[in-house]
Amino acid sequence: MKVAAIQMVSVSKPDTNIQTAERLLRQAKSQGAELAVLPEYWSIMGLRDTDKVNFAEPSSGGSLQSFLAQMARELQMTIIGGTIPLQSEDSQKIYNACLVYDANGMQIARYDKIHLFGFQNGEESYQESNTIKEGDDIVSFESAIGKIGLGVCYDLRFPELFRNMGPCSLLVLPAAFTYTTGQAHWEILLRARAIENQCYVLASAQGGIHDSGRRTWGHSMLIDPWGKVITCLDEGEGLVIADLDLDAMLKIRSNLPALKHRRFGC
Ligand SMILES: NC(=O)CC(=O)C(=O)O
Repeated sequence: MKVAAIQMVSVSKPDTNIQTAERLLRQAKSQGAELAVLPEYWSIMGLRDTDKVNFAEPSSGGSLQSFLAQMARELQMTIIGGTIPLQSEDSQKIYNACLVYDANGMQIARYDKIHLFGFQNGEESYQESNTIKEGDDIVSFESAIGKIGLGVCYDLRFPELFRNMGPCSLLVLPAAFTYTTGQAHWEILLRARAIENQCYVLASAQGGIHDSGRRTWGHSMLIDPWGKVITCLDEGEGLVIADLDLDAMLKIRSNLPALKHRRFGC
């Protein structure tokens, strides 16, 4: 299966971001992608956190959900819709939700970001819990290539989340790592999750300077189950696309059966 990760530098106008997402999804399709993932907050990343709340849709439907469903149906592609803001029971807070659509445009999974980012170093300060309500449920779904597990951005730092999914063929991570933390940790963490779970990791990122002044790290990439980076972007919009080789994954698991050697409770 050919998979693509789309990278964006989302601006403060959601309509412009939707046009960019559509263009890049069409490009992924034209290059043969059967599955594509958008980055975290692809429609609203350019806005300040407090303004993002105003763009939240009810989970029963909205224009972002219609867009994702229609693109999946028209392009006949599984679309992992990055994250979009969905309303929660608390009017001050939204879910940072990752919705998955199959090639018929049916929503087949929803994951709400569980771990909420907090960081301050004197120059930058982020506190996602001010405006985001955390999810509670670990989510994976079945596909033609086996189980696909979902995480969002900061979740990458919590290996137990992915371990608790059971063996997946592919972990998918829409993200918007900051420039500062991404430069230091992004690739190392992604490769660690691929190596310890002996599976592919597909990460789509925001990468550049946004209208809000925030700078993100980019470096969307696909990593194989041996921990090798197969393809990677730098900053700026674009996409990475590559084939998954499940036989190679099974060979790695057979040569080095670390998943079977786990000792639960130790
Ligand atoms: N932006 C995030 O959610 C996470 C991040 O930047 C980090 O973990 O570093």
